[in-house]
Amino acid sequence: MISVSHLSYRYPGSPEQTLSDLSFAVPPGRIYGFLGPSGAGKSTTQKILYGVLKGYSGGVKILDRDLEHWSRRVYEVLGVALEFPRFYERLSARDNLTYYRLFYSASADRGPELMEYLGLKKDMDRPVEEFSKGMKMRLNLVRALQHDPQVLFLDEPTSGLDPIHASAVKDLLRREAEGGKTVFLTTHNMGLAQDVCHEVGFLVDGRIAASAAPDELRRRHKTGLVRVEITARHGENTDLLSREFPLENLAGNQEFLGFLAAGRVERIRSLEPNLEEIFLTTTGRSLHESSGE
Ligand SMILES: Nc1ncnc2c1ncn2[C@@H]1O[C@H](COP(=O)(O)OP(=O)(O)OP(=O)(O)O)[C@@H](O)[C@H]1O
Repeated sequence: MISVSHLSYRYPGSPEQTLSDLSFAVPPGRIYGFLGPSGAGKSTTQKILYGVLKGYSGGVKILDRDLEHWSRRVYEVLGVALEFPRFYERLSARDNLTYYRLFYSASADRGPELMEYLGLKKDMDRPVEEFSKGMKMRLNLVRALQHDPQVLFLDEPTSGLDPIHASAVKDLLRREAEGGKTVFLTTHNMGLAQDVCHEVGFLVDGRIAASAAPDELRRRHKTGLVRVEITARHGENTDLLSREFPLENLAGNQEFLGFLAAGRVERIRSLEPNLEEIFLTTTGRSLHESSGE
């Protein structure tokens, strides 16, 4: 469980608040995605939550205990995977994992199981300097999870992965959540958020502009329109025609029925905005800009 109430933070010397009055909770078994453009404050929030940035105001609880009341033992229950992992490059993956496991008193060793799950079993004894970026990203996840922590902080966990390995990572995250883990991830990747997050928070300029389940956000922003595409013959030529109609009373809409009869129906789909479009509508900002642009 992660619980954040009225969290605010300003970097020393900075003229503006970096984070303003953030409140949210992530119960066990849930994946919360923090989405926002570059500079919005995602990494700053994560650094506070996993205890490396102090001097914030407001409350942060990890597993029902105030972060300020935790000793360094908090790291026993946290797993952190940053976007640009560093390893001992000349050592093998196995030796890296063994070394990092020495920091924890937990007897759990999920390293071999996770290496196999993420397709790295055969690379266990290769030096990490021979790993591709995607392999390092997967090894990074193994390192974060090998001591079987209850709470996971992940930064862009599918960055640099091909679709097959990205899918394996998404399956792993779902599986960890189903097993009771609390997962907090930051990303610009709307596909990842849509696929794995139970709830997303839109962060802009250090404030949460909206927070809800992705499907709930899509329902709230649905257009109520259906787009129909037909191909119709025009003498020698075939034209692709597309029109939009209100979903309401569709079956009694004579224009809609006439359009269907005017050619061969190629596609009918309801127009629901994707998370990226909802982010833009809700915040007036693109996820791919930098803060302040
Ligand atoms: N050590 C620091 N000292 C002063 N300001 C900082 C520091 N680190 C970050 N900032 C500022 O705080 C704001 C939030 O930065 P942060 O790294 O949390 O954004 P982010 O959403 O994680 O961005 P990205 O997606 O690019 O990682 C930015 O304006 C950044 O310039």
